[in-house]
Amino acid sequence: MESGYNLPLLLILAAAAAAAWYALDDFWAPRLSPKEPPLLPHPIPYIGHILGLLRHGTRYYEMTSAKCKLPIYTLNMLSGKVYIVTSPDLVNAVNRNSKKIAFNPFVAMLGKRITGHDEGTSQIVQHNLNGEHGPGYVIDVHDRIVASLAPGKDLQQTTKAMLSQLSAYFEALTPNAEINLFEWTRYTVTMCSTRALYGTENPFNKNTKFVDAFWDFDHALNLLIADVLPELFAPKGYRARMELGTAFQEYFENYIPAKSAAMIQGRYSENSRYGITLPNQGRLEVGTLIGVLANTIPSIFYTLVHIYSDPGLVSDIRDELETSGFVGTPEDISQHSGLLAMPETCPLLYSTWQEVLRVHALGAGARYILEDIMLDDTFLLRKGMVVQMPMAVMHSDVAAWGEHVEEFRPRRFLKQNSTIKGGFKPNFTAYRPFGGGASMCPGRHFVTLETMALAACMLSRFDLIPVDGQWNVPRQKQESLATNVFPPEKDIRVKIATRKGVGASK
Ligand code: HEM
Repeated sequence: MESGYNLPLLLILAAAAAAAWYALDDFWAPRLSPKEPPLLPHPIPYIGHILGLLRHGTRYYEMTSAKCKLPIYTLNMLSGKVYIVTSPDLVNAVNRNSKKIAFNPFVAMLGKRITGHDEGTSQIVQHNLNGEHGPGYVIDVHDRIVASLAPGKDLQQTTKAMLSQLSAYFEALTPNAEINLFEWTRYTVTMCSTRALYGTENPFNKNTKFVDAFWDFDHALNLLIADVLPELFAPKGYRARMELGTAFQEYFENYIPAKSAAMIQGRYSENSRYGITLPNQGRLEVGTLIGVLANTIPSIFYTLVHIYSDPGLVSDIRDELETSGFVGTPEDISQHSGLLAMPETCPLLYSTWQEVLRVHALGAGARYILEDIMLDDTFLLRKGMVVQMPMAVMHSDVAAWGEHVEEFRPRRFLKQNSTIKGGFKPNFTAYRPFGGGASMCPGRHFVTLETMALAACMLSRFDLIPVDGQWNVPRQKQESLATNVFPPEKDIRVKIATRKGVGASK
């Protein structure tokens, strides 16, 4: 029997719909003033772009942005306009205007849909959201998180706690055993990060079923954000969110601050000071876990894959780790007096990590415009509209990264590379894995250290051999609006082998 779809007809209908949408733009969206960024000048990609936007479709951004070569353009949606910024210079201008083009409204708008907290909590979150009348809940919590994860004593302690937890998982890796690398990373890092932050009384440690529950919740995020009968359209994610929220409520009912990391102590103290009830503290925590885990785990996975798939890189990074003393068990590495300086003392591993994020961080930073503003004295952006800054476009900009932009080049970020003849200086304005400006990811130092240290432990002791016989870097599958580093489409099965040579006995 023939397939039920008539592909050519579907394509014609889609093209007609795109053209009609484009033609009717002025009809249902507010007219553009001559000073506003131009409309995306391609009717056909328009539908794809909108679908892409809804699905965080980075490929659509890349395709259309490369084609129209506009530094900024307007997309008319039924609900208003979205200004897509693709030029690094204009992104800087957005960052400079963080009071008028703000991140916090998204915390408020999406936060309630993501965590399902109640109306009372929502009012606390909304109050003084942008610092109009002094500090407010979101600003105070943000400041506490930033302070607790900035390079210093608290960050060192949290990283050490994470590494101590890793030891048992490394001990369990026996020679010749086979593991699914992404599954292993997901489970290990979820367990170790949550123990490091929340202590051993946390829900994941009490019942490992919550590991799957968290990822069920994460997979359902787009439907939860859409908020149309989520219990019907995303039952698994909805149930997982509820169970996790209740489990974290119980955690906070018996909370002993000294057993948790500074970040959680800060959050709990601000939540309590602002009168957020324990059931709602439990729900908010489920949202915090997205920050802690969702981008971290795919990033660590891709770091291991890129390193182990390049024998020359494995050897050079091992030399670097030997020289700087970052070898041995997770416990050994956690005791290294220069732990916080690892990015400086292990420049090749750090450069590899930066390149992993350049290639694999494909999300789009979003901002809300609080009042009309002339961006860079050139483009009028209207109050109430949204700005999006797609990482995928900036991270693949030839002008910023050079002609080999499509290649994974682990040495791209090494300082000496930009000083040698023919070297290309990385353009950090076009580097956005952690966002930028006032809302730049406060977890960036922690995730950098945990990734580098985990990779160092693995390289110290083990070779990873793909069971298929060769390494293939898997494509990423698009995830939720809240994720920037999407997980792999498929896992890689690897065999664990004890490393030959220096450090193998550790
Ligand atoms: C590779 C891993 C990570 C990536 C790629 C990442 C990326 C981001 C991005 C793009 C933002 C939005 C910033 C903006 O638009 O300006 C953000 C915000 C945030 N991230 Fe991360 N992040 C990662 C890991 C972490 C970790 C490990 C934590 C916590 C331990 C964390 C905590 C947060 C928090 C709390 C915010 C909200 C900041 C605010 O309220 O202003 N992130 N992250």
